[in-house]
Amino acid sequence: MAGFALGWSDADGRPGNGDRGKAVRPAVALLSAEAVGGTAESALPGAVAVELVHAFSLVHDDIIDHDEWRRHREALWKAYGVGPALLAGDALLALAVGQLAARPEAIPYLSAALVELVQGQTADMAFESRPWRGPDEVTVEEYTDMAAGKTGGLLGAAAAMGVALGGAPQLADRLWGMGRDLGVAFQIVDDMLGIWGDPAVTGKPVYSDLRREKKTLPVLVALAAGVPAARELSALLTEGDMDEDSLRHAAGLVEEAGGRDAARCLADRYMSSVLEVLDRHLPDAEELRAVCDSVVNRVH
Ligand SMILES: CC(C)=CCC/C(C)=C/CC/C(C)=C/COP(=O)(O)OP(=O)(O)O
Repeated sequence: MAGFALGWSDADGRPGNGDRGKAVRPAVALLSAEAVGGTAESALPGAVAVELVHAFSLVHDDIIDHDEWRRHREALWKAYGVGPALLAGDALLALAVGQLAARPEAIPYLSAALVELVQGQTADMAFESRPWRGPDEVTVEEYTDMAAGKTGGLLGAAAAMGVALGGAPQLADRLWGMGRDLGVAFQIVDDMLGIWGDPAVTGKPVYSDLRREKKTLPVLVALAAGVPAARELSALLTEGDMDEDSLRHAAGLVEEAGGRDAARCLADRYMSSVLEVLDRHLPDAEELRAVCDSVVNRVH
């Protein structure tokens, strides 16, 4: 699949997330199949299924989080109402399952990914009502478990289905683990883009995670840093109800307390595990490697 390009620009070729998404998950599925000597076509049902489930999860997530913008456009619920958006999400899920009718051996991967997705999302939502600091604060380990489910489940399924449909089901477990690690790195970078990304490029507003008390990794590690900026950040967050200026100030404090660098470091550590698995099991998978690499080096 030489020259395969992710959807990194919109229909007019402008750089950015465009209105189509980056198609990382299907790319992982198709390239995983090719990496084991199969054809991209063999993994197509799996690739389409994971992207449809991803789309379903974004539609429902925007409803849950009241996020009004997605991919430079109004979120579906904002444009059409909550009821129609819920149902559209359900339809996307049904279409995903239908994709696997011709390859029923892939259904268990999709089903397991959905359970992980829902468990991760449930944990993420529960974290919002936990305090920023204190005995009940969210730990880095809890965060990485949540991210491995919420974001890693589908990436794991994409990679596992890719190798299984490509003819090497014996590698599926290894690749599933690789995908989960990739998901943690992906989610950490997502958290960083939510604070320091350019909304004109990401297609989403900045600071919405901070405003909603989402326990994102840069903030968690900044708060635990034990430096003056961390204490000031803790006081600001605990006070709550921040306006735009306080949110900008909080973002500066996260960076000053080392949250940005530490988040980057942890994302790189997870990427090293990803690359280790690829080196060991799929040493010639250069395009797959490049796609995985783009996950941590992206700006949208
Ligand atoms: C059950 C339920 C509602 C789960 C929600 C799970 C959820 C929304 C996880 C977030 C994953 C994530 C980083 C999305 C952005 O993907 P991306 O950057 O690949 O987006 P793109 O397709 O727009 O490029």
